[in-house]
Amino acid sequence: MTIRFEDVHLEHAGRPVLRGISADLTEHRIGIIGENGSGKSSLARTINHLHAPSRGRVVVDGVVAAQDPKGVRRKVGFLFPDAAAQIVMPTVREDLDFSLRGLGLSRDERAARVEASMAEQGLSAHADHPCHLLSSGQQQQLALAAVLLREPDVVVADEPTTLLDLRNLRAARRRFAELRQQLVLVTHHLELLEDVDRVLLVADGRIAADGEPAEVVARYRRMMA
Ligand SMILES: Nc1ncnc2c1ncn2[C@@H]1O[C@H](COP(=O)(O)OP(=O)(O)OP(=O)(O)O)[C@@H](O)[C@H]1O
Repeated sequence: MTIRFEDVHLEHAGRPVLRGISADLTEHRIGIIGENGSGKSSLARTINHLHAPSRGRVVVDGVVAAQDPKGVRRKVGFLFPDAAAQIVMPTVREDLDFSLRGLGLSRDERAARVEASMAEQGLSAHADHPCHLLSSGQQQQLALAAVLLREPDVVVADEPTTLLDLRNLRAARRRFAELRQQLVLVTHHLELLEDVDRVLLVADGRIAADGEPAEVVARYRRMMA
């Protein structure tokens, strides 16, 4: 799977936020780092066209995001920083079922997939629990399960571990490391980058460094010193 940024520019409220990003992401796991406000989330959100570039384009596996946002969103699952904001139904089972709507599956087929997903993600014991009573770690697990149920080729995760304690951070790290999907991970948790193949450092809307995780992280540390 190739995620291609072709000279991507983006403005928020008339202010440039991305200033010409070009890169081909082909590795299994890619990290995106950079200081607050540098444009990481904005860049991640162009991948499934949550933000429309003002210039340039994003192409995912040959599909131009601006021309076929639905097609791109079938390929790309997106995890937001606050998992709770991504949960739309009252209970775990209902929320997972909801994520399968619109795919043309029968009720029985949906139920079977939801049961399998809950078993796989260790959520079965919480099937009928109100989602808002789940811990942040469980909500993050649920949000990921909902995304994976739609069988995307790519998972874009925007600071998915921000709210997690150390134990849940480790569990999330394991889940991300085991993903068969291509992963684009925006994070301030630098230890998560030990598991990735390539890191992009974003600074002021541009790619300031791109390459081996250890080298790019060292550059970032120097930049922030
Ligand atoms: N919807 C919006 N409207 C106006 N400005 C925005 C909007 N979203 C983001 N921005 C601005 O764009 C810039 C880049 O924001 P972005 O969220 O992409 O940065 P980030 O690198 O992900 O930051 P952080 O590490 O704090 O999450 C910031 O200056 C931010 O204030």
